[in-house]
Amino acid sequence: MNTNCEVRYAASPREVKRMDTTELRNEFLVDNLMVKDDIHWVYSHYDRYMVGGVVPISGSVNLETVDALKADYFLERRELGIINIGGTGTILVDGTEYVLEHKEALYLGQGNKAVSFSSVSSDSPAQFYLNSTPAHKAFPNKKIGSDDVEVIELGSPETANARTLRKYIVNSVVDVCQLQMGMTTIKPGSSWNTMPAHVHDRRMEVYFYFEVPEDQAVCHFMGQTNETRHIWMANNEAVISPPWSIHSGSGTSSYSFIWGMAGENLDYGDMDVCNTNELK
Ligand SMILES: O=C(O)C(=O)C[C@H](O)C(=O)CO
Ligand SMILES: [Zn+2]
Repeated sequence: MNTNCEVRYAASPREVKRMDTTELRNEFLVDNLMVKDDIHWVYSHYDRYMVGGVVPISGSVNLETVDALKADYFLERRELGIINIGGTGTILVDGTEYVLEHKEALYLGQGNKAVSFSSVSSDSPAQFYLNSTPAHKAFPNKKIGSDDVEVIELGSPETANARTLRKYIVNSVVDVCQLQMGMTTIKPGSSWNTMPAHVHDRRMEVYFYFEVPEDQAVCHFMGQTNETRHIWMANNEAVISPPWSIHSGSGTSSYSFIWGMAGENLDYGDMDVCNTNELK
């Protein structure tokens, strides 16, 4: 069993403007997240956000600290959000077991020491998507089931952006220091997420695209409104969105994604909406 962590530094709009496709992908695309029995982390210097994943198959996988944290244990100064996109899984947290069904979530506050991930069946393993941010206060752990989630419907078929947004880890559902996480599913026939696009210079964001059929893809848009770039994304890939960037996408089929963010405030609605006809 292996834990590894790749550190990515923050880039400014000036640098990103000059990047070619490979540089852009190396900087922002995060793949290899859902790997059997391994935890692969990317530590972004945008708000020190960590994005990871684990698929426990051979046995349980422990949440281990990584050198980038210089901490005795992973959650010494951090909080963690977990969303299961696979089969039923269990998470053992300092002796308390939480069972997460498909599309259920768990918030773990600062200070939990021993955390391990397991699947109930290796034939249908859990796939835990992980986001973590620095925390300065220990809030209680909380499981977020489908009844706890706040659901909103957005967009319309006429503008090809009809979608259902589910807020899992937001401050009206669970007490958090700065982490926010949720899930958005595009309705059949629609393709656009987060359109009209927005920017929130006070928070960075990470998108994790899943439920993308094997032969399909999502084109993720990023950049300043007058200088956009795109990154083609496959199933189970994530993309880091700098605070100065739009984050929107259009798929060749319907798809879902998990959004996670952190930064200056906990106000989900704090976003500056861009005029679609002004995007360049
Ligand atoms: O489809 C959407 O719109 C979203 O899911 C938007 C994200 O939640 C977001 O960008 C929050 O800032
Ligand atoms: Zn956003």
